[in-house]
Amino acid sequence: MNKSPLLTFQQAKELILTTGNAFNYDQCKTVSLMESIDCYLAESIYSPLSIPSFNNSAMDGYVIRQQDIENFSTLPIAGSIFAGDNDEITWPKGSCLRIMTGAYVPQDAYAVIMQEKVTIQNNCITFDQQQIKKGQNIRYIGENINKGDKVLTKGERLTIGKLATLATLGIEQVKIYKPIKVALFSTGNELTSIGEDLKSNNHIYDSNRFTLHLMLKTLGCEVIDLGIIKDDLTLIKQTLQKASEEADLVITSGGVSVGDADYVKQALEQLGHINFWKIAIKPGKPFAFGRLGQSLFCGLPGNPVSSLVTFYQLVQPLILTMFSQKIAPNSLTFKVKTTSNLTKTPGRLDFQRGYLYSNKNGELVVTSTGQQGSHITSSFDRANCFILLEKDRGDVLAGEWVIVEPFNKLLS
Ligand SMILES: Nc1nc2c(c(=O)[nH]1)N[C@H]1C(S)=C(S)[C@@H](COP(=O)(O)OP(=O)(O)OC[C@H]3O[C@@H](n4cnc5c(N)ncnc54)[C@H](O)[C@@H]3O)O[C@H]1N2
Ligand code: MOO
Repeated sequence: MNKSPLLTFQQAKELILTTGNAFNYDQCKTVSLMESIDCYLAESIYSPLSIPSFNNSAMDGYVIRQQDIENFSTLPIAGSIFAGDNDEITWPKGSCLRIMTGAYVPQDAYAVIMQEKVTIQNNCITFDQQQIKKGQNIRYIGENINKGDKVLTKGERLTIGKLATLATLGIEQVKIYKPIKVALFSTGNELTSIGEDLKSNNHIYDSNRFTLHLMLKTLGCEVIDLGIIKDDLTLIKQTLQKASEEADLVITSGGVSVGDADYVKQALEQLGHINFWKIAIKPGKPFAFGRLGQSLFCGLPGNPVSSLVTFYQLVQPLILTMFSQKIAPNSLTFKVKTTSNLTKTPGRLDFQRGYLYSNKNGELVVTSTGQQGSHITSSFDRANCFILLEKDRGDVLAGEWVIVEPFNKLLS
């Protein structure tokens, strides 16, 4: 019997992050900003401009000088400045200027008074001197971003918010990573591809390959789908060999446990190198991580929930670090009370599926999505978070505190 020790989840994740960080993926291309949504930046971006690039007005109103408001509470309007105006306007002492939102603010301006705060009579404004503060309603140069500031870091995924900043800077093209190539196949004599008739009463649909393919695409990978491979050591080795020649990362589903037809670990041992094989987590105890030539390798367990959870918790951070993203070792979690009893056997860290919501008192609470077996895929249907139950913990009663990790956009 194999007695290899189980790694803790943190140990496994740290090893994965270190390996991903060291991968040095360098396949890049330059694309327009419009095409770059959801891609990973292949270079850090430093601002070519200060934003705002000139002092400008935040309001439609009147721009005034300090000495004028110390002496008068009524000022004549000497002219107007519109957004986009370039010419330095003549601004006599003892007057104000009408100014529009976004228009440049003259050098010696003290503040802009919004138009709702003044009364106008005979082309003069009257205002309350006490209410005016230095710099009020003026947006100063560099208040948002200074020229030369690092605005985005290599590896960041380009979201609409980040692209909005780049557009503000007038940047039209960015260098991004080309998709990482991931070869994917399922192992199992019992599997039929979705869309085909089940080959026998004892066959099941290869749902894992579909789910894994979809998650890989969502993470921005190019998927080389190698289909279903029978439980045969030679066939599995041949396919692994081919996969590692074509891909940066090879992912398999099934056949990583200790059954007589579980050949994936054996094949990896013969062709490459195993970093670790078993983790003290539930679901997902058998999870093989290693190398196949120049490619990295993840052997996911066949049970559908185990495959999905290990992809989310371990393969996802691996891929992000391969794209140079900086990943914190700890996920975003917080503590809430559970409204349901949770069954838990000490020995492994559980990633149960839960539904996080605000109760009628406005407190965040979590409830279980029901049965938590590794084959109960419906436990994901209503879930919006993982409930993390510590390794040595036993059963949990309703009302106790538990740690939750809300799903990121891969699962929500
Ligand atoms: N004696 C032991 N048996 C098992 C152990 C153990 O420690 N000792 N671990 C169990 C755990 S935990 C898991 S998880 C599974 C993982 O096993 P494998 O990775 O070898 O997966 P298979 O045996 O191939 O399949 C498990 C299960 O999942 C179904 N399956 C497989 N592939 C797919 C697919 N592509 N789509 C949908 N469903 C799939 C398969 O039919 C099995 O029912 O091992 C336990 N056993
Ligand atoms: O690790 Mo298995 O995934 O417990 O079913």
